[in-house]
Amino acid sequence: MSYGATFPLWRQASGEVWRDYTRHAFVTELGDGTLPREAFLGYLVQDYLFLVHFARAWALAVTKADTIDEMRLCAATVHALIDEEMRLHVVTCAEAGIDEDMLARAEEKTANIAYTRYVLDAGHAGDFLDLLAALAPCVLGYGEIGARLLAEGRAAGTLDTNPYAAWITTYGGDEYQQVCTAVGNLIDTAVARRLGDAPDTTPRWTTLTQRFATATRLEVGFWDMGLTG
Ligand SMILES: Cc1ncc(C[n+]2csc(CCO)c2C)c(N)n1
Repeated sequence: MSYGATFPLWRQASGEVWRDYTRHAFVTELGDGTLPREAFLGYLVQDYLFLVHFARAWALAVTKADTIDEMRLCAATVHALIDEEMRLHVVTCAEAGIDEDMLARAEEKTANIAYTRYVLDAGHAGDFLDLLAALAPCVLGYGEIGARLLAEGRAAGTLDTNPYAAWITTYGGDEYQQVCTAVGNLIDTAVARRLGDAPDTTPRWTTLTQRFATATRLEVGFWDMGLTG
C-alpha cells in the first residue's frame, strides 16, 4: 500500500521503527486471534481517549489549513472520528460491561499522553505540514496493518473464527482504505503547495521526516502499553 508519493518516502526514512510498529507482537496476535481479550479491551479503553485527542488534532488542522479542500478533508475526519471510529470502541466496550461514561473517566496512561500531546504540539508549534507528518503514521499505518491482516486472514481462511475480525475488516476494508488514499493525496498536495515539486531537497524535509519517525516510535509505545497493561 503506497497511499501517494510522500508517505513511502517518510516511511522509508523512518527506518527500522516502521517495521517495529507494523509488525509488533500486538499486531501479530490480533491477526492470528491469540491476543488475550483483556489486553484488547485495555487497548480499546486507552484508544478511546486517544481518539478524543486525535479529533482535537484534526480540528487544529482545520485552523492550520490553507485551502477549502484541505479544510474539508480535515473537518470530515473530525466528524468521522467522533461519529464513526469511536462507535466501534463504545459498542465493543459496552458488550464487555464498560459504558461510555467509564471510558471518558478512565485514566490516561503515560504512553498515550506522550503520543497525543506530541501530535498536538507538532501542530501548535509548527504548520499544517508538521501536523500532517505527525498524524500520518497513525492513519496510514493502520491502513497498512489492516490491509495486510485482512489479506492474510482471507488467504488462511481464519477470519470467520478470529475474535478480532471486526477490527481487521474495519481497517482493511474498502471504506477505510479509501480514507487512506484520500489522506495520502492530501499530504502530497499540501507538500507540493508549500515545498514545491522537489520537497525532499528543501530544508523542511528533515524536520518532517523526524516528526513522522517520532510519531511512529510513539505508536510502538502504544502497542507495548497494549501488551503490558
Ligand atoms: C494508537 C492508534 N493509532 C492509530 C489509530 C488509527 N486511527 C486513529 S485516528 C484514525 C482516523 C483518522 O483519519 C485512525 C484510523 C488508532 N485508532 N489508535
